[in-house]
Amino acid sequence: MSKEKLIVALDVNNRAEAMSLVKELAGVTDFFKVGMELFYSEGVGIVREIAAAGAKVFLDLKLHDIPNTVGRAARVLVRSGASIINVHAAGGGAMMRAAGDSAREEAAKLGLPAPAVVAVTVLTSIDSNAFTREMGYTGAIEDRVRTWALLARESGLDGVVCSPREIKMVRKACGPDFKIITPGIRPAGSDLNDQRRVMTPGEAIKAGASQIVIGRPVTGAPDRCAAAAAILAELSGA
Ligand SMILES: O=c1ccn([C@@H]2O[C@H](COP(=O)(O)O)[C@@H](O)[C@H]2O)c(=O)[nH]1
Repeated sequence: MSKEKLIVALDVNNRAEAMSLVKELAGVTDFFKVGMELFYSEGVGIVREIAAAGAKVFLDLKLHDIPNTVGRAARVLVRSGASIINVHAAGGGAMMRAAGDSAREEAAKLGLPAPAVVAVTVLTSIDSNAFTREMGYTGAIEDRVRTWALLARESGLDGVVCSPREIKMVRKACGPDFKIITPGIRPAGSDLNDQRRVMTPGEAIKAGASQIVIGRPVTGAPDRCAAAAAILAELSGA
């Protein structure tokens, strides 16, 4: 099982902690997620530093704005060296197309590898109660995820971020080459924290996830290397 199936979320607010995690986990995994907390604190330098250390970065900034703004931001993010960037599917087809087209154009212009551009569908922290009563959506979460996944594919994006519960459905709707990246992963018996639509690492890979994202169950473990290694072992057995 490829080490790249596991992406560890570096949800910390400073360079020293982030790089210490990257070094500590180097033998186990070499794919890390930089989210808003670390990026807003350290800027693009941290993405470049992780890449320079030989690891890959999923830059999880969830862009969501008008197409022109998102397209221009995507161009800038190409220069960070991130392997994956993302937008919110709720921004619509034109916005997703602007992100994907701009990232590819900019990468070609600069002679850099183009990052995969994926769309976040319904956040894994949302349950059906919040989805309908608080957010006002009608219908099931699964239907919304399917609609947005198909729109992302039509808009030229490489894949989606969704909960593991929707993996099988998205795989069937969008085909074998579409990237399905799933947070909301919890090893059996671990704390859900604020996650609501979850599965275990093995279940998610068995269902057809391209990659899984895990933060606190690894970064909050007493032995972080052992926690990550146990997850990879579970993936190999799935
Ligand atoms: O729907 C989503 C989209 C992104 N995330 C991010 O993934 C990690 C999960 O961390 P855990 O500690 O394993 O819960 C976190 O960085 C989120 O920002 C998500 O959870 N759900």
